[in-house]
Amino acid sequence: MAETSVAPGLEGIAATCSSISEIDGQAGRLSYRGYPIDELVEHSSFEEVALLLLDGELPSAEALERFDRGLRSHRQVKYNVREIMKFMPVTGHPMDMLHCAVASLGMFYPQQELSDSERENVSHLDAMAMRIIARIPTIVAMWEQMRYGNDPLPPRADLNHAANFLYMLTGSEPDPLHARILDACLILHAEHTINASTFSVLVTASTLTNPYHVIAGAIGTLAGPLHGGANQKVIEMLESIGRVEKVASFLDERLARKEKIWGFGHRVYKTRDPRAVLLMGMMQRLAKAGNLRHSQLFDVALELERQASERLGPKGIHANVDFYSGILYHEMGIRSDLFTPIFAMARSAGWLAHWREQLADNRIFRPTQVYTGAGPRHYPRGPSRGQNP
Ligand SMILES: CC(=O)SCCNC(=O)CCNC(=O)[C@H](O)C(C)(C)COP(=O)(O)OP(=O)(O)OC[C@H]1O[C@@H](n2cnc3c(N)ncnc32)[C@H](O)[C@@H]1OP(=O)(O)O
Ligand SMILES: O=C([O-])CC(=O)C(=O)O
Repeated sequence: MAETSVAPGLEGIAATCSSISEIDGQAGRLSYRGYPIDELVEHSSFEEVALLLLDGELPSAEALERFDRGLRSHRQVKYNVREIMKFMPVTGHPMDMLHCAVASLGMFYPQQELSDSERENVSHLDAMAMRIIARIPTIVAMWEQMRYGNDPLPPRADLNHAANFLYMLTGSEPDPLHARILDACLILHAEHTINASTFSVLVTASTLTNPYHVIAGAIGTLAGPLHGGANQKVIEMLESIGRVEKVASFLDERLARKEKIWGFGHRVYKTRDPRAVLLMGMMQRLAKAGNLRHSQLFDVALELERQASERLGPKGIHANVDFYSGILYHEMGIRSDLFTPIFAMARSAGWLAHWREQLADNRIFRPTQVYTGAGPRHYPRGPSRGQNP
């Protein structure tokens, strides 16, 4: 019998072909549909990038206007979803809430399976994707209001995706600079080839189940601290360090215990994650404008990155996207347990692009295993076993 080998964590194994994004992990480069992310951050918007990811090309002005209008008109969630959320414990993590709420959407738009004709109907798939991208921010912001005993705020159709989210979250029209920074963060988090949550999208999608299951599964996968959940861990770590002078001893102790530094390391990047560079630049711009409320925390982050890179850099371990994103959200007054839900808001665009790509050339995922259990044996019989009641 041919021997089957196992690649732990599937490192280096290509699970699919994709034309959505590309990473050069040695050079620290990332592009969506061929466009470098720094250019997209500078010149585009989350709405345009979402459509680029879904359709493959930058949209015409009319197509973007149509998509944007569609997103704005799909922001409201059904009253019954809110009723379901009322029964969720306010102490629960917002990622758990989001997982349940997104899965529940499937009950209001029944679509247990996708028929052949539906899979070929691009506008049908577009409508489902738009509904999900539009509603995730509403659900997150609703939860923030509801868990503190407030009535959720209705979305504002005159604000773009990022600004409307900040408005629903806080109840006041956001500082335009904050809205622009959030828009840039959403672009940077929108897609990243076959990471763990996107792989879960492929697996779930390949069964032809509905997209709400697909996205709920991805949300659950993103929540883990080795993946999207690391952004919350980073801010908790920085707060626990507290002062620049304590960085060295923190690193000594943590590395001696062989514990990981949150927001460091990546399976693909062996240099600084290009998104970390851009996010750090945004913090520096805020600092230069004299707009930083938490400059001490930013100083701790800069010093931690400097010292950790000195020690871990030779092993190819550098800051990743989760290292600076949380400090930016913190600066905007956003609570730390919402950082990963914001990641999910952005990544929903990439997930749905992969969902559509998978459906266009689908085969169910069904890998194999190397069995390491017991050999054939018989069920023992005796006075205390093997007696069917
Ligand atoms: C959006 C995202 O998902 S980005 C990643 C967010 N996650 C984090 O920031 C959590 C911290 N980082 C990590 O846990 C890892 O670097 C991961 C999960 C991102 C990548 O994991 P893998 O590619 O499987 O690398 P793995 O965990 O095997 O690490 C390889 C080596 O680097 C070390 N290493 C990896 N990351 C770190 C880190 N953050 N701090 C210290 N050491 C690290 C490991 O201890 C291991 O060392 P060893 O060879 O001496 O045993
Ligand atoms: O690519 C990965 O392994 C993790 C991820 O999603 C990201 O970095 O955005």
